[in-house]
Amino acid sequence: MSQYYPIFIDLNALPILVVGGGNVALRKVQTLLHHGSLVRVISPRLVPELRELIDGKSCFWVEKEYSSDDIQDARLVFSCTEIEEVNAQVSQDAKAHYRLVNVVDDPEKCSFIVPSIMEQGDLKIAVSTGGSSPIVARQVRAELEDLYGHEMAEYLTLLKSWRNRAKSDLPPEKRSIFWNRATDGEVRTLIKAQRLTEAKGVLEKCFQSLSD
Ligand SMILES: C[C@@]1(CC(=O)O)c2cc3[nH]c(cc4nc(cc5[nH]c(cc(n2)[C@H]1CCC(=O)O)[C@@](C)(CC(=O)O)[C@@H]5CCC(=O)O)C(CC(=O)O)=C4CCC(=O)O)c(CCC(=O)O)c3CC(=O)O
Ligand SMILES: NC(=O)C1=CN([C@@H]2O[C@H](COP(=O)(O)OP(=O)(O)OC[C@H]3O[C@@H](n4cnc5c(N)ncnc54)[C@H](O)[C@@H]3O)[C@@H](O)[C@H]2O)C=CC1
Repeated sequence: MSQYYPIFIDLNALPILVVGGGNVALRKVQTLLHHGSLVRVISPRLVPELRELIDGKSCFWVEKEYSSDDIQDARLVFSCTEIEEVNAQVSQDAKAHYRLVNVVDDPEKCSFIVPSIMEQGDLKIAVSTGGSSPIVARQVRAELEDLYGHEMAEYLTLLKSWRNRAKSDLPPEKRSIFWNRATDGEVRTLIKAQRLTEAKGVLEKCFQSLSD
């Protein structure tokens, strides 16, 4: 059996609880805000960079120690304190309320773990080592960042701009010919060489030949 099932969740406006205000909490909050969630941070202290993220709109700070009734409406819970007993309590409370919980000091108490993420436009790759070595997850992410540069974002934007047109104007068998041509390497190579107009021309020409 493979332990962790990867999914991409839409966190837009989803209430999230983060317990703790150190550097590890900071890293989790930065990623959560980048993905549009509503974050409530409970901690007696915050590192300065985390304090700067508190805006009273999408990120709130409750200046106190955690207690069991703090779970409230949180859909995901992150326990990021340095105190094992507190993290264990948060995990137990979250699980009692059937909420998904991440505990930064103990994978055993997690119902999910956080991957290392690389993003280039619509391409998002999440890397996990299942907790074996977070540093290796970070290194693999850096290798992927070298492999997939900015052209990937432009390439995907171009392909996306064709999705509705291909779907509505081409029958399924021609659609598959179109997408195979669009992704056979030439368009991506042209975009990488900053020849966007020619790349667009390849798609237009292919579409026209299939529409005839
Ligand atoms: C299980 C997991 C739970 C979770 O947090 O979800 C977990 C657990 C632990 N991490 C520890 C340490 C470090 N973690 C990092 C970094 C990251 N850790 C992340 C995820 C995860 N860490 C989950 C598994 C991910 C996987 O491998 O699949 C990343 C990917 C994502 C993120 O946190 O955003 C992010 C890199 C982001 C990026 O740069 O891309 C660094 C390096 C650094 O700080 O740069 C160190 C120090 C070096 C070291 O110790 O290896 C310790 C020991 C603490 C101690 O010794 O006290 C534990 C607890 C334990 O293992 O028991
Ligand atoms: N999963 C990961 O990615 C990593 C996990 N770790 C683990 O994460 C833990 C936290 O690391 P740091 O953020 O560097 O520690 P830190 O000591 O800087 O921060 C801990 C925070 O928890 C808060 N806190 C303490 N008791 C609390 C309570 N009862 N209620 C609410 N908040 C409370 C503190 O005020 C502080 O803001 C470490 O002990 C380590 O085991 C460390 C590195 C990476």
